[in-house]
Amino acid sequence: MTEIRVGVFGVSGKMGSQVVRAVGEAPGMTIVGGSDIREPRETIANAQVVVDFTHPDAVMDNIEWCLSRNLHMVIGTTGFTEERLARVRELCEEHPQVGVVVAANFSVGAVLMMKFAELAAPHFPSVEIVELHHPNKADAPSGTATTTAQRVAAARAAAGLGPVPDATVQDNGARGGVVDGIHVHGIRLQGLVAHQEVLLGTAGETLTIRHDSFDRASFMPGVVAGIRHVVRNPGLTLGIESIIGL
Ligand SMILES: NC(=O)C1=CN([C@@H]2O[C@H](COP(=O)(O)OP(=O)(O)OC[C@H]3O[C@@H](n4cnc5c(N)ncnc54)[C@H](OP(=O)(O)O)[C@@H]3O)[C@@H](O)[C@H]2O)C=CC1
Ligand SMILES: O=C(O)C1=N[C@H](C(=O)O)C[C@H](O)C1
Repeated sequence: MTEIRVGVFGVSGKMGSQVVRAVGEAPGMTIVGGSDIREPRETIANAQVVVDFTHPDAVMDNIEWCLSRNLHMVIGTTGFTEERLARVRELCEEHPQVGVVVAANFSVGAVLMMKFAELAAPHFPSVEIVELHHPNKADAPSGTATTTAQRVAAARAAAGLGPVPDATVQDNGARGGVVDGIHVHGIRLQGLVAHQEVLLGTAGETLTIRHDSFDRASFMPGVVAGIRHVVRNPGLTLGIESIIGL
């Protein structure tokens, strides 16, 4: 069997360097090149699958470059909006043989945390999200918190829940950001990697769902599964839920 040829955008970054190691250790795939912002992308033109862990400002241009060359992609870079996803869908339609995975979080624990939050959402009128990350992170709220809030909001709406109860009339920013009606609070602290709590409340009880990535190794099984997935599944796959059977 021929090995899947993998290239990495953001190869020297915190995630990119882990991807190089994980792909090197995974059977059936091999690294053929990588580039960072100041390096020519041509070093990875010979790849079949390109993994992108770069920067919200860089990822769309990388996607255009890869899809115009019919290269499959596994994308972990965050900062995706509906407009950005619409452009990725458009590109996938223009290149129907190409597979693309876009996932805000490749860790199995985080994917389960989002699923549990979605399951709990209809049963709790109150819900807020706290995401905690290392201080070098460019985007807030995190992609994971944004996705969680969107899924929780959709589950609440489907269950007929109204707005989250909140009497605040004077807010100098302490109530955080709001995604689809859900308050999201971002903490940036040295010593952290990637962590999230979903706090839910109803009469007389609360439920806290917490996930911690203490090491970026936590994202690697999901990335490797994504690489195997895109070579066999053309089109856009959002999140790794379907890939890992959730
Ligand atoms: N989906 C998931 O599971 C996860 C997603 N992420 C996301 O991945 C992204 C990267 O995170 P992280 O590795 O921590 O960040 P780092 O800053 O450590 O790494 C980013 C790397 O990308 C490089 N880079 C920037 N622009 C380009 C470009 N145009 N082409 C190629 N390389 C480029 C940077 O180079 P230079 O330093 O020279 O600027 C750097 O080496 C973030 O958006 C983060 O949110 C992170 C963890 C998990
Ligand atoms: O920047 C990070 O580190 C992470 N980014 C992703 C996000 O924005 O959700 C995934 C994880 O939280 C780590």
